[in-house]
Formats: sequence, structure tokens, C-alpha cells
Amino acid sequence: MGKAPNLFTYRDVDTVAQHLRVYVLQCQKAGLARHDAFKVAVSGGSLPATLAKALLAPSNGSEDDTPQFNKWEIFFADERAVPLDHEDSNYRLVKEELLDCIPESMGKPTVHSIDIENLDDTQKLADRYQELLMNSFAAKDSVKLPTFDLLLLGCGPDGHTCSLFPNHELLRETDAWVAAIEDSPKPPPRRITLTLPVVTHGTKIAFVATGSGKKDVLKAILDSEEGRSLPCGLVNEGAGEKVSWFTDSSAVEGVAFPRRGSL
Ligand SMILES: O=C(O)[C@H](O)[C@@H](O)[C@H](O)[C@H](O)COP(=O)(O)O
Repeated sequence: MGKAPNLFTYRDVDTVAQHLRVYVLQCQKAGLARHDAFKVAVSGGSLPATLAKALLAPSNGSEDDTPQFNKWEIFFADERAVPLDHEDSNYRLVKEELLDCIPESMGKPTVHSIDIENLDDTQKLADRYQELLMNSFAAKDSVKLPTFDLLLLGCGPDGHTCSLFPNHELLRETDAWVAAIEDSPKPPPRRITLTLPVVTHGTKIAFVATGSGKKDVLKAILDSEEGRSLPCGLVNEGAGEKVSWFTDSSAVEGVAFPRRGSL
């Protein structure tokens, strides 16, 4: 690994959200400067709620503290092979937690959901999503991997991230940008996910992990040799200092890994 990932710890989820806001808006600024758009991938789980808390808080009125949602392109780091209004859909989750709550005056993100015509065939579903990424990122043929401005990820209690699970063959995928999975140990079993090379190629990668249910896995990922082979550990390994962990104190109880003081 190059330089180590950054670990930020705050006293509770609300304080995590406040700092996550600052970080995401720094990434927005960099994305807008680079290509007049902010291309971000989001996970499911608890992340959309924390993200909404971060982004929907009142702005101090400055440009740096204002989400410019009409410049946002939101993609899914992973998605379940279910209709968009299904209770398991990550799109539905992001829509209900965040998109539906954005006041009109703040603009409207472009949201890239899965192609529901292909729910019966997860490989096709993954291929279509990869094509969508190619159209969005690869204006030039030379693009080998999409470069998200930011990937906002969760960390499961087993160390999974996106739908990349420990010891799964998908961790060895080197060609595809988006892969299908039919045997996810976390239900529902049929999903698509960004692959590890796409995740580690992002300009910035943020994990948001809160609550005491995460402390054992965070200790493994951040403090132990074995934890390096868990999916989150592989992201740390592959992306190093581009990675930032946003945690609350209960998630890192007993973790020795050094905290960063400020963003
Ligand atoms: O669709 C999914 O299942 C998620 O994208 C998954 O990768 C999630 O981010 C983690 O399981 C953490 O979830 P929590 O934040 O709810 O623990």
C-alpha cells in the first residue's frame, strides 16, 4: 500500500454527518473543477440516511457549503436485481432517504438506475450497467476504467463492501467494471456490483461505518494482517491515502489505528 487510509472518528452519527458534508463538498468542488460534473457512486445499507443527514443540513450560503445537485450524477456502487420500487432496491432507498427530500431550489441530480428490463438475467443487468458507465465516462475510447469523483461505501460486519464479499471469486475480477453475483451471503442473493479495480480507481473513496456492530470488523480491517484480505481491507490496500473512513466512536472502540485530527 502507498500511504495509509485516513481514519476520522466523531462522537456520534450526527457529527459524522457534519464532517461527511464538508468532505463530500470538497470532492464536489474538485469534480466540478475537473469536468463540470460530480460523478458519485453510492451504496445501500445505512449510508443513504447518513448522506441525506449530511447534505440536507442548512448551508451557510457559501458556494463551498452548497450541494449543486444539478451537476451531480449518481450511480450505484451495488444494486439488487429487483424492481426499482421493491423494498430491497438501493435505488428506492436512495430515492426515499435523499432524492425525494431535496428541495427544488437545490437542483436535481441525474440518477443512473439499473435497467429493469433485465432483472431475470443478472449478467445482462451487469453488462447494461457497464455500458451505461462506458457511455457516461468513456467519451474517449482510451478509458480503461471509469474514474468516479467519489465512491461512498458501507462496510458490512463481515468486511464486505459494495456486493464484494469475503473470499468470493468476484474479488479476483480484473476485466469487468460491473459484475453479477447470484450467491450474495447477504440477502437478496441476486445483485450487481462495481468491481474492485473500479472502486480503487476512484479519485476518492469514503467508507461510512457507525455503531458498535462494526467494532470487531473495523479492528480486523484496520489493525490486523488478516483483515487486509477482507474486501474493505483490499480497498484500503489498493487505494491507500485516497480512502477515508468516517466512523463514530462506538464503531472504533478498541481500534488502535491512528486517527486523523481534521479533514
Ligand atoms: O446493497 C448493499 O447491501 C450495500 O451496498 C452493502 O454493501 C452495505 O453498504 C453494507 O452491507 C453496509 O451496510 P450497513 O451500513 O447497513 O451496515
